[in-house]
Amino acid sequence: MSGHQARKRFGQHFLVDEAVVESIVRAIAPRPGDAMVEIGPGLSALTRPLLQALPYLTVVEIDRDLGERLRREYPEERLRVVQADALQVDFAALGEGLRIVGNLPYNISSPLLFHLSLFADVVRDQHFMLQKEVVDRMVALPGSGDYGRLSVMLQSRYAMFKLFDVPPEAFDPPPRVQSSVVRMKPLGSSRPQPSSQAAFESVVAKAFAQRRKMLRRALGDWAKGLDWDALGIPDTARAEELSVAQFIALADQLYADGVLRG
Ligand SMILES: C[S@@+](CC[C@H](N)C(=O)[O-])C[C@H]1O[C@@H](n2cnc3c(N)ncnc32)[C@H](O)[C@@H]1O
Repeated sequence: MSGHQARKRFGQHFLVDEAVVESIVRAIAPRPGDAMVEIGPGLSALTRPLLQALPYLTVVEIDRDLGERLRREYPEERLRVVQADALQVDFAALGEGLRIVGNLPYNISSPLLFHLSLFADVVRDQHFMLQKEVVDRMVALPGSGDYGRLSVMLQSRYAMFKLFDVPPEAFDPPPRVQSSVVRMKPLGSSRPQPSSQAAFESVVAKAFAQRRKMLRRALGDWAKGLDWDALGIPDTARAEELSVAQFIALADQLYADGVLRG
């Protein structure tokens, strides 16, 4: 394949189905003037059509060989190649109103989504191809088996829309799993926000560490002085039944009571 041996450690599965590429680019709807950043351009399956619509594009690629290949292929006035681990990149330094896209390496999808959430203020939207199972967890609603820490943390920051599924045959080499494309739009400053982000993260993590248990047991000592009635949460509730707003109320109460620190 174009003389490049796919590297497993970088989660390299290259898109080869042109119809899927077209669907993704149509969903992104690139417009000249967009501050677009592609994570993991690989062999340019998305990069090429994006550059047909955009005068300028920034890409972040960890693989040195692929980075050099892209530099040879496109002039620097059109393509800025940041050869780096996306998990270490300061996306705020890349611009404002960013539109971030990518067929992401599945082995780092959750840490990458959490890293990107730090920069949501400078992001207009994100379109990603991810493992279908991860997208299902991202968009899951309370009460569903897929609802968990990833759903709550990301839904507190983004509106998310699952767009379509993509079969393994669309890639070379094919991954072992189904994939899906998701759109993420950061919520504005009027979104419900916890008093302390750290307290919110701690309570969500602890609640879902034992998701089948009743929350008052899963939270252990933290739950001792809680007034469940005042919170409007039944004291028999399990983590998977709580909405994002209820998790925020719970974290705020524990923070106000001094049980959790910021
Ligand atoms: C699933 S492939 C997709 C390649 C290409 N966009 C396509 O659709 O055919 C993932 C790409 O992300 C790159 N990559 C993996 N880990 C990365 C990281 N931590 N930071 C930046 N790029 C990474 C890989 O080298 C690879 O090019």
